[in-house]
Amino acid sequence: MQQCPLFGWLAPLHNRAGATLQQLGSRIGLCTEPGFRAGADFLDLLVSVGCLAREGDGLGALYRNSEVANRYLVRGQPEYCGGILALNSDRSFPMFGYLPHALQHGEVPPEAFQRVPDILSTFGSDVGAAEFFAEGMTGASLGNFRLLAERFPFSRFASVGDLGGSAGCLACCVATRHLHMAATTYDLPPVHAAAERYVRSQGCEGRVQVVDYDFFSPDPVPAGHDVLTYGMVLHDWGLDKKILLLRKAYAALPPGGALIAIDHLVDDERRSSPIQLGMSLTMLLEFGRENAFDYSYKEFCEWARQVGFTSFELLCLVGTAKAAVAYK
Ligand SMILES: C[S@@+](CC[C@H](N)C(=O)[O-])C[C@H]1O[C@@H](n2cnc3c(N)ncnc32)[C@H](O)[C@@H]1O
Repeated sequence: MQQCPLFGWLAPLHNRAGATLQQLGSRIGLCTEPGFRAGADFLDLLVSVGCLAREGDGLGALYRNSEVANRYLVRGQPEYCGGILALNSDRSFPMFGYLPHALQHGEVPPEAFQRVPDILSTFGSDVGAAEFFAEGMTGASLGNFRLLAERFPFSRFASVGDLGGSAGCLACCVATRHLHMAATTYDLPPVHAAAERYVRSQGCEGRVQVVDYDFFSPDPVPAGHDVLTYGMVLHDWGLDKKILLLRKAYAALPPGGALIAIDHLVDDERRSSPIQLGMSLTMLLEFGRENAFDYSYKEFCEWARQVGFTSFELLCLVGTAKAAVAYK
């Protein structure tokens, strides 16, 4: 659960004119011994990708955050998305070492879960890990949920329930953009406190409710919403559970109600989806025995029709992310 302190330390609120390699080295623990060039290589790599700006050359050069870094990589900023990078670094990158085994044997080896804690225990029991995960998800999803709030016709609806809503990012985006909408974010108890904090930080207290709900429990999805959403949730599960989640949402919606699934949808022909299929393999590794996978819009429509939905729509979000909408 390491957060890189570099961008936070260089943030404008500290009023630093910039820092040399030597100063940054002692601050964030980079080796700066004479002749060891990797510290400078690392910082200049960050200059090359636009995360740092550098004034001058050589040992006297001053490094500052770029505008992009100040906006997205300083923890505590409203659009901070570094959480997903920390999550990838802690979980997805080490898990990818087990991909060859998973592809050869059809399962993730048990030792993988000694190295990286099983995601289901992260969701279900460990509050610290669940909150770290929630910060990562907010970083990954904020841009998508803002676009969803703009592009989906919420003006025709009254109430959204976001299932597996984590810190409440989707509910807050919709409630902020559409003042007439009631919004509830549902997730497991370990995320509850983080969600209450996030909702307060977005000024949405009183407008967004945080409710504990296990979507695999025998209890029906709470009624009263004419829009239900699964943000990056369906791809976490195998086919049977995907269909169960669709069925439960269908049962809870009124006629004319909408179910929205946000995921990185694979193209229907499966010929041009490197990011989405990489995501699918990540889900396989993260969810182990669940046999989780990403899917296409065509598959979504087939499954949704099977449980009773009658019409469908696709909205583009950020990059490869899409919102697949099914109407009851
Ligand atoms: C991949 S995250 C997506 C979070 C959020 N929707 C987003 O896109 O940023 C999956 C979420 O599902 C939640 N979850 C997992 N199992 C659940 C269950 N049985 N009932 C309710 N939520 C669950 C997790 O706690 C987690 O917040």
